Amino acid sequence: MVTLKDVTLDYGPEKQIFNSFDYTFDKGKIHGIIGKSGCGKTSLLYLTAGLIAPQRGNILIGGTEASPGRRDISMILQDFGLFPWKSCRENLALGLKLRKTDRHEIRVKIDKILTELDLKDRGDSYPANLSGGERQRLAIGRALILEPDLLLLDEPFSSLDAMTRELLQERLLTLKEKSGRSMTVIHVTHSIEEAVFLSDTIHILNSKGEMHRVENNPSGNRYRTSPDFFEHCVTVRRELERRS
Ligand SMILES: Nc1ncnc2c1ncn2[C@@H]1O[C@H](COP(=O)(O)OP(=O)(O)OP(=O)(O)O)[C@@H](O)[C@H]1O
Repeated sequence: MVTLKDVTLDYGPEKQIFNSFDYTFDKGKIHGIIGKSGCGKTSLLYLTAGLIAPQRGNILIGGTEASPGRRDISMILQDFGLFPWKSCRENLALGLKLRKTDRHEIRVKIDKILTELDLKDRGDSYPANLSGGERQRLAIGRALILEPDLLLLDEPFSSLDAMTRELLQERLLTLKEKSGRSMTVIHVTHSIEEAVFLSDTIHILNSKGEMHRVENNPSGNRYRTSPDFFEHCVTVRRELERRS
């Protein structure tokens, strides 16, 4: 569970993002955050990752304070944060090496995640030689290989074409299911369809730092073409217009 308690964040007197903000993200669920550009979605992710500190208040993850080097959190930034001078395998190994994981175990985990992400024959390639979709999959792999309790994604698929985007959304759902663990995912997106397809709960943030929750009922890969899906998209669009 991620809990924000009495959080105040501003970037100077003219730019208040949150004022005594209280909020909870339930454990084990996929949460989608949407809202107008500049309302503070990325700031909320950064607060949760401990990358920025609020002027007041606390952010608790599983009961303990958010801080930058936490092992139970992985975050994928908008630019993916891959190391261009390292191969796919080396990019995947990095976090595990820092955790002093046994070499054999590292190899096994890398082989598994490369297979799961359809990157089996790209292990020795460098990020510059990958397509946008492959790079994004590698970034997801690098985050998931660490088996985080909390995965934070900032517009993970925004730069991809529609089909690749949909494939990766489906892949993310499959990996979340396969992980068999109660991983919590919080993702920021500008796409209502993406939020509805992926999220158990959609959170609409407005420019006054208020959040409104819309419960959703995603039902896997077939959901996208069901009447329910379109209905939910319309509901969320209306709420977004009303709440922004
Ligand atoms: N370090 C900073 N210093 C000053 N202002 C900042 C800083 N970081 C963000 N802001 C401002 O705070 C507001 C919220 O930024 P944030 O990136 O959290 O919004 P967002 O909802 O993620 O936007 P977008 O949807 O466009 O990515 C914006 O107006 C932004 O310009």
